[in-house]
Amino acid sequence: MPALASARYGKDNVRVCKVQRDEKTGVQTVTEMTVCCLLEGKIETSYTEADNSVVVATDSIKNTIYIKAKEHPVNPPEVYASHLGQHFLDTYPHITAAHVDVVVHRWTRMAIDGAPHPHSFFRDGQETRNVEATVARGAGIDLKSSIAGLSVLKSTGSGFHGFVRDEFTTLPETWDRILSTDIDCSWAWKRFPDAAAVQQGAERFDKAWESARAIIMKTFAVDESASVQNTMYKMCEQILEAVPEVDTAGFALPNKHYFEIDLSWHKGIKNTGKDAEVYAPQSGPNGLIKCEVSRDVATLAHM
Ligand SMILES: O=c1[nH]c(=O)c2[nH]c(=O)[nH]c2[nH]1
Repeated sequence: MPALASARYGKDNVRVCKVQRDEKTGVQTVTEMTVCCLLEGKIETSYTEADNSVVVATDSIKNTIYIKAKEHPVNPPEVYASHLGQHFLDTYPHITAAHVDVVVHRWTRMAIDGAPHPHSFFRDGQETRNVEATVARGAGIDLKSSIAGLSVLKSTGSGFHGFVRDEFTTLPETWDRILSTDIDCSWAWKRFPDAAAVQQGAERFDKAWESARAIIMKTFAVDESASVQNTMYKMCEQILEAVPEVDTAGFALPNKHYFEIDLSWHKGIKNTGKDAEVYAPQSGPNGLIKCEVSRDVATLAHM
């Protein structure tokens, strides 16, 4: 006899743009987000018995995303996501959890003739600032903040040697290679009791994002990288140190390979090892290296 083992539903890919206008200075601020909001609760009968009386329509969920963006600040996204999720628990007794994912896209203020422009912006990369909020009845609010899509590359200061060599190995050891990845770094906050607690001291979220971003950039640049694994671990250690209210920090990093090209077939040109200048960027396959670092050791979870 089949039984519903798990169920959640809602609206995905809700695009929202909020313009905040400072009437005194004339300076405007733009926040563009993509929101996903999924609900859980006593909704089984909508699946098993065609009972729509338990369904808050996904269209209404979309409307609520807009209304809450109007009623509350959307910055930092952690606060907006918490208010939005909390709303569904406060309003519908049969809803037991709301899962809100917010992706904030970059609109960076233009500098015109050396001065910040009051209402013009440009997209300076695919990097996003994200939050995943889980608001659960009786369990408070769990927040995971992240940076994604920040593409970085260093042209030296990275090697990879000493790895397993056996009959499956063709990769040569290297003491100098290009290292490139798209940063996906997340940090999970200690649980908050409710949306008011998230709101109180909300500056913590921008500070953590700024610290994490600075640590990632600096460590990527200055570390004499032995491997993606070791460099990401060093970043996690520093993020945990910089942000005491965070329980875990983690990464999922593609290793975007840049292969050396042997051009010796053409007039004996030297283009490998210390003579390498022209490389072939690979679109795939790529390595994918993940980790999560917590404050006190526990068991290594298999991800
Ligand atoms: O930093 C790296 N870690 C690996 O696990 C790995 N494997 C590989 O082929 N190249 C690399 N580089």
